Amino acid sequence: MSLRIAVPNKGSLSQSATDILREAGYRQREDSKQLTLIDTDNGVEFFYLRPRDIALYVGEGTLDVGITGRDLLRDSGAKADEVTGLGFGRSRFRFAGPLGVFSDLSQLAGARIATSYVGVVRSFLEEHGIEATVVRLDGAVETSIKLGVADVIADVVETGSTLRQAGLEVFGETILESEAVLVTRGGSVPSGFEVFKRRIEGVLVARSYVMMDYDIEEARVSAAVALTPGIEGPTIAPLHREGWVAVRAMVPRDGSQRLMDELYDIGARGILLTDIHACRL
Ligand SMILES: Nc1ncnc2c1ncn2[C@@H]1O[C@H](COP(=O)(O)OP(=O)(O)OP(=O)(O)O)[C@@H](O)[C@H]1O
Ligand SMILES: O=P(O)(O)OC[C@H]1O[C@H](OP(=O)(O)OP(=O)(O)O)[C@H](O)[C@@H]1O
Ligand SMILES: [Mg+2]
Repeated sequence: MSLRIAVPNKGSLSQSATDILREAGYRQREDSKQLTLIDTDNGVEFFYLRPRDIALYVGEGTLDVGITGRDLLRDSGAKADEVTGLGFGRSRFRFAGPLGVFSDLSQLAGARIATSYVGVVRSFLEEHGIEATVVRLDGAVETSIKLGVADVIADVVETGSTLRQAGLEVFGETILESEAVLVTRGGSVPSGFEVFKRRIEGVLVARSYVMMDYDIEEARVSAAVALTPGIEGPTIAPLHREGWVAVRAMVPRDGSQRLMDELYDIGARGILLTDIHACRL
């Protein structure tokens, strides 16, 4: 039987989710109205669903794996577990109010809080012993204060530009740091999942590492290798030029330019960076 995977059909996570699946070698829909897709070659079936509903399908065991937001997973209360963060759809879930009015969580007592994430907000209030009224809205919650249905909002913040436009500012601690996550049903590992997970993790590593090549005098190799230790250890091959070697190692993408400067300073030449398309470590 094929592995059944839930993928966001719309919204902020949808495009990045299908991108990561494509990069991992899976077929993806070409038409945004398509509801399901069977990838026979890879033994998987994709179901394009509302991201908010995905944790429920996986928690019930109807589907084996899902891609959703950590905030949506928490909010659902479904019996699905986060397996790994996927590094996209990053946001913070925050309280916000009119400029200069709120500065402290204690001011939430007795307030009306508008949100689309009632589950997340209620459990936060409970944990902090705060009594407040939660107003459930479907979206555009930033406007609810001006329209008089709430005093405060709790919502997803990415760049903060929606808040700024509404004349609001965040206050209090961050309720939740979110990103897209891979979820499965608590306690069970569906057959075929290990291969799927390895492929996705391969894409994540390929995105966060680059391949570095350079030439260096043999006498300086140990200093250079200390800077680029690689995963198992760098490949070192003789160069046709007497006393020189070629070094190849995976290095983290972040800081790779600085690393090139440092290598140059200790005598490395012909330093090249190349993208990695996929990998299995
Ligand atoms: N501006 C944003 N930046 C990053 N992630 C976001 C942003 N807005 C929503 N998300 C994330 O997307 C998920 C919500 O999915 P949803 O389909 O509601 O996305 P949406 O972009 O809000 O869609 P909709 O257009 O239906 O409101 C959550 O995990 C949330 O953290
Ligand atoms: O901090 P920013 O970069 O401005 O992004 C945050 C906004 O993005 C989402 O809204 P969305 O576009 O999904 O509309 P919605 O409120 O109707 O869900 C979210 O609900 C915030 O309103
Ligand atoms: Mg939204």
